[in-house]
Amino acid sequence: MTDHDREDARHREYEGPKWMGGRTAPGLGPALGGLFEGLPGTGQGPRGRDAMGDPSHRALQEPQGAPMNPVRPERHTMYEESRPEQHVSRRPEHDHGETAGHPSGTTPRTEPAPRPSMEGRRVPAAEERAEELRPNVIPFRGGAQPPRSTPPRPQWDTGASTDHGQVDEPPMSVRPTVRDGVERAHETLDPLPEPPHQGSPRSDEAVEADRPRPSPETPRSPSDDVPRASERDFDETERAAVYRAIRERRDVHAGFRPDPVPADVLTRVLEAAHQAPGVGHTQPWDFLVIDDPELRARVRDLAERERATYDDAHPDTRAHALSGLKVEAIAQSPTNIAVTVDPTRGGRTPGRHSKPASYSAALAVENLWLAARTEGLGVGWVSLVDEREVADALDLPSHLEVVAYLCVGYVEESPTTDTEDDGRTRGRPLAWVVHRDRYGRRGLPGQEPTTLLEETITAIGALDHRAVEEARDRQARMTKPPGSLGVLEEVSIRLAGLAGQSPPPIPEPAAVAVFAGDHGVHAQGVTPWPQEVTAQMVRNFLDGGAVVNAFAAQVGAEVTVVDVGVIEDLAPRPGLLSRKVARGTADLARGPAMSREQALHALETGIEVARDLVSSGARCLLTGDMGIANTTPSAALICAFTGADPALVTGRGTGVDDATYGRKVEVVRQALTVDPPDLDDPIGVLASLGGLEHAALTGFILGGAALRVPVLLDGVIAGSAAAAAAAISPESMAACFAGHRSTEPGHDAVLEHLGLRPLIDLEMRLGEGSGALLALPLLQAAARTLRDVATFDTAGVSTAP
Ligand SMILES: O=C(O)c1ccc[n+]([C@@H]2O[C@H](COP(=O)([O-])O)[C@@H](O)[C@H]2O)c1
Ligand SMILES: Cc1cc2nc[nH]c2cc1C
Repeated sequence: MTDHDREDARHREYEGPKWMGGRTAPGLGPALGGLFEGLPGTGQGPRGRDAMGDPSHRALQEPQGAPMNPVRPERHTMYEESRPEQHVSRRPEHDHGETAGHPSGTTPRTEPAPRPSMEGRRVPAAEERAEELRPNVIPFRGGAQPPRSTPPRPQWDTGASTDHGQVDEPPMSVRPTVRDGVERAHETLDPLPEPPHQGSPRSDEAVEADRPRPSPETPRSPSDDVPRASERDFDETERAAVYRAIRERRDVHAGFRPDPVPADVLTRVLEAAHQAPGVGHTQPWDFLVIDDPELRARVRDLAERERATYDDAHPDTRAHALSGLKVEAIAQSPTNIAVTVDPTRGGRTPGRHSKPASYSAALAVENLWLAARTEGLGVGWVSLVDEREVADALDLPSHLEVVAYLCVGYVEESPTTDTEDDGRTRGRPLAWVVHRDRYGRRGLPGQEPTTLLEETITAIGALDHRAVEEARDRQARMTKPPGSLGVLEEVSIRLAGLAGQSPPPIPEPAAVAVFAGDHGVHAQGVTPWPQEVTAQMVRNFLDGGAVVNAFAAQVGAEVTVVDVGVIEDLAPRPGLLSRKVARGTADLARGPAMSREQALHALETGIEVARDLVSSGARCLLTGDMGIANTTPSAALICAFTGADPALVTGRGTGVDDATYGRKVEVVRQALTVDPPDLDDPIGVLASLGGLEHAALTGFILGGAALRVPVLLDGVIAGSAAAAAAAISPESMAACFAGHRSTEPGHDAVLEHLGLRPLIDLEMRLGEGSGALLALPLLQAAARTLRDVATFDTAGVSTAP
């Protein structure tokens, strides 16, 4: 058996999480082709050096005689060529040599749970994946890649230095796993075609070209080969027309023309609605056609009031701009139709209780919508109204409910024009929502099922080389001395490479996801704060009373809190995603913090959150965290992934005294000794040492990178999760920007390891996403320079001789 065979066999053993149904075929291509309309272009390998790496920032060194990482003693040499002062001077108060023992008798010890088996369950290296994926992958920005032809560089490196001209060496601390991906990032790919944008009208050919293709093994549809059985079958043209109507249905916000809809046309449309399926053929709907301008004005006033209330609660959101258009459409369109439901119609029809009558009425709405499309009519569903108020305004009998209030009419543009949104929301691709046999086993019919994690890893690609070059060229021609924007120039160039276009889109709107979890290691006395503060702070976030809320409001970001592991039950609230994987982790000093299944579950939860936020419009993802005691697992993860000694990367977290600090260092050391992490198995490392929020943040980073959306990292917790993400997919770092430098020493170490330079350094150590939020305007300003700043040529400004 060759090494490759062994790797292959191990790869095949990789299983999906049990909750998702256990074993899944590994390394299978995601059916993502053509599904990410509106996303920036395909990635291509970057060239060059650690552009974000400031040599002074990267310099870290263990002090002479400092204890070595028990897990990876060879890593001791990692910092030897770096500058000696930094760790020491930044943390003079920490006596790294003096460590206290564990608190005795503070918690009853339970038997350590067995460590998850790490043998044979690693995520395969990308080259292996690329090899295996090739036949199944529908290309999506850099799945499989050709062999490298240029020397290794960090792939998130855009190829320039901040000091303009000198070429730095790659950071000393880039671990081999990171470098492996770096190498791939330099490989040259043929540029893939720019994916079509969902926000603009698309030709039939484009839509057709976009459609996922069946793999060669996919059985052909019987209708492809078999002659029509009877005249009742659809021929190809008819089929195409039906699919076209479905595909081109749009929720029209604006542009209605005042000319009336002819009676015969409207009747046909209503007839189609009336043919909708209904439970027990109850036909529980009625259609109130409203031509009376006064009545429509009344409904418009109601909608306007709702909109004002919504806007107060959601300033600066996408819906803000859209809702205004819809309100105006109520009066602008020649006809409104209220689709109502009578829940009592049909008597005691079987199935009525399990399937409310409103389901049937919603199907009638869809029929109406499709028929309208074929008649060349636009339809807009006014959802921002209180349906009970509309029922009152329309003087409906009290047993009727309003299911939909629709604006109907001819529109200025063809209804194929996508006015469904402002071009920012992305529909969820089909591949995201199709599961096979068991929830979580993903794959379109005819494709081999895969896991969300595999699908995500495969989708992560390198920076787009052409966009990087274009951005670099423009930065050099902009009306400023070259290099005068310092680090921001490289930020802008990397944003362009990530987006696949220069200038890149401004990374807004932004969304911060605060992942919350509790930690078994709290029992070791590593933090002065009681564990219940995690849940209390989550409630504070949801009440809008925390620092994250204040900073998010300041920079116009949305806050989402994700409970992945809080011990307490948290009542459902707007803004809270209840995704509890477990009630806290186990004590990592005594055994694995999580099972592999829990780690995978949390990882995939993070990916899902990234997908949800991006598909609902976010164009920049910010990491946030909340978890009393979580700086301890953060330090342990950083030790594992960077090879640093616990005494150098363990910090004082929320603020611990010397005795607690010493204990914390020993807890980290013990965690690393109990079961030395296998660095070939980053998920195993996460399970062994991490927290549920760490695993979810890792998934969140991977998810953002797969969607080519910038991920702005917060402090040390995010940094440790990013180290895990880099170990799983080194290319994911191309999407990551370090928002700030936390005072936790481990944060420095991990940023150094990842080759990321923090945008701000305000001696903060709060977490919650606070540092990332403060850095957001810098990221946005960097992108804006490429878009807004004139060049010497266009502005008529002389260049230096
Ligand atoms: O983000 C950071 O760098 C950071 C540094 C120190 C503390 N924190 C926050 O403080 C909490 C963990 O601190 P500790 O001392 O309980 O481990 C947790 O909720 C983190 O969000 C966060
Ligand atoms: C009050 C408090 C707020 C926090 N926010 C993030 N971590 C935190 C820890 C504490 C203790």
